[in-house]
Amino acid sequence: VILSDVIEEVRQSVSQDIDGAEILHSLLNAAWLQSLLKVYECLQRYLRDSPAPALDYSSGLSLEVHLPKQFNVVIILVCLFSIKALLSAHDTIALKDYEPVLPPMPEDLPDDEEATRIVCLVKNKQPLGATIKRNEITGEIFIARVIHGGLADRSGLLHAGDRIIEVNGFPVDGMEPEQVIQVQARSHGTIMFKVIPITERPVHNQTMLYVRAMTDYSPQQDPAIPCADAGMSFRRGDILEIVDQTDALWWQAKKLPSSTACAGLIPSTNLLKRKQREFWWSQPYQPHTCIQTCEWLSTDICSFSSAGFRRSMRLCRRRAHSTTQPSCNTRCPSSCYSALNSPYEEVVRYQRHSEDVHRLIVLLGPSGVGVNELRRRLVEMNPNIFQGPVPYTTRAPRGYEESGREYFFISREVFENMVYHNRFLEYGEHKGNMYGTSIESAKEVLNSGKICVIDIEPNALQAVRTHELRAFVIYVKPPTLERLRETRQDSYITTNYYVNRPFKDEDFQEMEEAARKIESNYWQFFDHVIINNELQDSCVELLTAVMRAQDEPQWVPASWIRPTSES
Ligand SMILES: Nc1ncnc2c1ncn2[C@@H]1O[C@H](COP(=O)(O)OP(=O)(O)OP(=O)(O)O)[C@@H](O)[C@H]1O
Repeated sequence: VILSDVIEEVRQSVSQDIDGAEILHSLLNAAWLQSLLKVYECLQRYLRDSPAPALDYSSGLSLEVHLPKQFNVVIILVCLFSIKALLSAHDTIALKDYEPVLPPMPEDLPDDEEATRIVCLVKNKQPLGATIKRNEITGEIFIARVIHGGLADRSGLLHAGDRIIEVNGFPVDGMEPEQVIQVQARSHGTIMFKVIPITERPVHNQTMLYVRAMTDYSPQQDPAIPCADAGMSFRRGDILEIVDQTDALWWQAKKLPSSTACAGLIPSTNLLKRKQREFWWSQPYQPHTCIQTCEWLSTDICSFSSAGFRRSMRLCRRRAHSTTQPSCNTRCPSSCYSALNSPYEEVVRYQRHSEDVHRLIVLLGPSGVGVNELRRRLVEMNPNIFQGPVPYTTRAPRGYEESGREYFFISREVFENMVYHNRFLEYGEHKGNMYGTSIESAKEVLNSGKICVIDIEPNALQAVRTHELRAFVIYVKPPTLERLRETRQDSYITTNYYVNRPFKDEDFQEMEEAARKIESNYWQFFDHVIINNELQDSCVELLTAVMRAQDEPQWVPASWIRPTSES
């Protein structure tokens, strides 16, 4: 606990996210800690040997000290005073003459009198960091929970389950919790509680847990939260540090990077799942008040995407254009549903070792935003480092095409067999021919030591977020309509009907609408967001993000590092 508190303090003082393991390592190696441990060991040795004083009154010895006359008087005096002080300290310890002397226990104390504790806290601008509840039968007031890192918690004197008898001298038995809070709020400077401490405090056998929120939550709009002010709101994609899971329904957490020492209440996984289910069955058509359910709860995202975020099929883009909506399917692992239905995804800090294969770089965004342009520029910048996977197709090769370079040309039967065995990350049909990107193609690029860069439809996200590909997902977001109009003046769009025609205002509006849909469904899966404003800036940002993904610690699903049977 002390070490994690130290890490937290350091994290706050440098106000950035830091790796706990690194800090812990340097902390344990610190010279001052080693010295402290040595002191501790010495003390332990003395405790074991339990040394006894040679004399009860050693100060008397100083009277017997006779120093030679030739000694300087000042030195003699200083020596004598120091020796006297030392001997007197020795005697105090030998006689166990410690301060303060406590008054004797009153003799007429009734046998059934419970031990009470007076707790005095100095109020500052922070809230107390504790919630109270009333026993409806006895009217007694108890501390319901102590918020991690809050004033009450840091005092170490108040605990969940303690019974409050008085606040600032006012007996509180029988009061409504709101009245107790008013009494407490009236006090200035210090606040005094008289409490009967809980006899058996639950043992907190807790491991630190980090999760990625898969949904939005707002305590102010949740009527079920015990105390809305103690609640913590979060958005999908936020990384949360769960600091207390003692309560089955309400956990305590901090949002990372954390700017406050005090945690907030959030619903536990089970409670949040229950809320989502209840809400979904009772009001399927209304926007939720406290939890913004993602649309993935209602739709089967592994299934066929009919909305089509892109007009051109990514796999056969630009070369041929269909007058029909291209279909797109993704591989659907059996773990897909369970992974998605959890409101929190456990994450760990992961840093790729230099000898490991690179992480797969995945780009996605609404049609026309510039995903393909950015990917193309990245590969062109350094083809020795970046490469796209070679797709498969059932169409016949053209004169200049070579199998394994532009495409792998295979029969429809072989293609269907690959689909059957879930070997595609993404596949689709276009003008009667099948196109697909296989997992093996991506792995082949990664195994060659290069960085594989692909662009996908959002519904293929689950297929790339796996232990073996460890995808780093970059969302390419359109800028404002105004900026789109300004920056795309000389750019061309390819639609189902036209190849390379100038952008129109409807294209920008459609792009914004598609972006809104992608964001409301998939925001929690994005590791990085690039607003594609000026192309040159976006390229630089992309390159930086890609290199950081490979070389710097990132939050990844814990199942990638500790694979479960499902992943
Ligand atoms: N930041 C930008 N500024 C100006 N033009 C851009 C920018 N980004 C992309 N473009 C241009 O916009 C057009 C569409 O880009 P691109 O083909 O990459 O879109 P896309 O996201 O791949 O969409 P689709 O999948 O529908 O083809 C291209 O002509 C591209 O050069």
